[in-house]
Amino acid sequence: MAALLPVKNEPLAQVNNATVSWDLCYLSLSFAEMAQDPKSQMTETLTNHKRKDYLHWDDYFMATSLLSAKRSKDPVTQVGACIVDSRNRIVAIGYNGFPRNCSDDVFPWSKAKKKRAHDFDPLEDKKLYVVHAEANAILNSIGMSLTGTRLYTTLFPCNECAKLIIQAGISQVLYLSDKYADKPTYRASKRMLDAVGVEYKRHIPQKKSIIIDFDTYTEEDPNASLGANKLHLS
Ligand SMILES: Nc1ccn([C@H]2C[C@H](O)[C@@H](COP(=O)(O)O)O2)c(=O)n1
Repeated sequence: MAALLPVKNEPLAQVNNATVSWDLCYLSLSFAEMAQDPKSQMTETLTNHKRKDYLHWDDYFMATSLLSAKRSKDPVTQVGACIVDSRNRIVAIGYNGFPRNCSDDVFPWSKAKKKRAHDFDPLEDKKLYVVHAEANAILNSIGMSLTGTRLYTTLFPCNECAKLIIQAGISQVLYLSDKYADKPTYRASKRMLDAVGVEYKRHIPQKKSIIIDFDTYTEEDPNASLGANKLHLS
């Protein structure tokens, strides 16, 4: 059984008739596959050749971003980002959330109500507090140079993140969804990226779905029922 996390009905992106959504059914990475589950290599012939359905780099990094987005507590939009160097090494990952030690249970996850509403409070708006996924990824890179790197993000970067992307020297942005494209902040973002020549393109997934199924992995393991604290050490 796959580990299903909260499902958001609205698709994240509609690409080549393939729906990329928050539903883990669509982002299902098989850990068994990654561990080269013997069941998936039924014959000698199969095991003698490299696997054909391995993840291609761009799908791998975008799936990593989607997995990271699953960490987000934002009830409306969960975003994940992943920064990769020219040797295809992941150098940083991030998702949208409040700054360290600003409690997820205290700060607001909603947007402030309309100004004319009697209970309007401008301070009760998540946008004042959330660190965007892209910004968190850049900050998580622990000071290493990001010059010439690629940033994979599940949602097109806003203007504030575009500034950081440019200043960090990131040269390419790959994204899945551009659902806020018409908003001034996103138009300003493109204006800046265009002005300085940071390339951006929508990622078209090669795989429709990737399954994460913890059970498949543990079912193969006769010691799975043993807790971590009961490991046999020799
Ligand atoms: N490129 C982006 C755009 C947005 N975010 C974050 C900021 C919020 O937590 C959420 C958007 O919420 P909504 O306006 O859809 O209710 O996504 C980000 O991290 N990166």
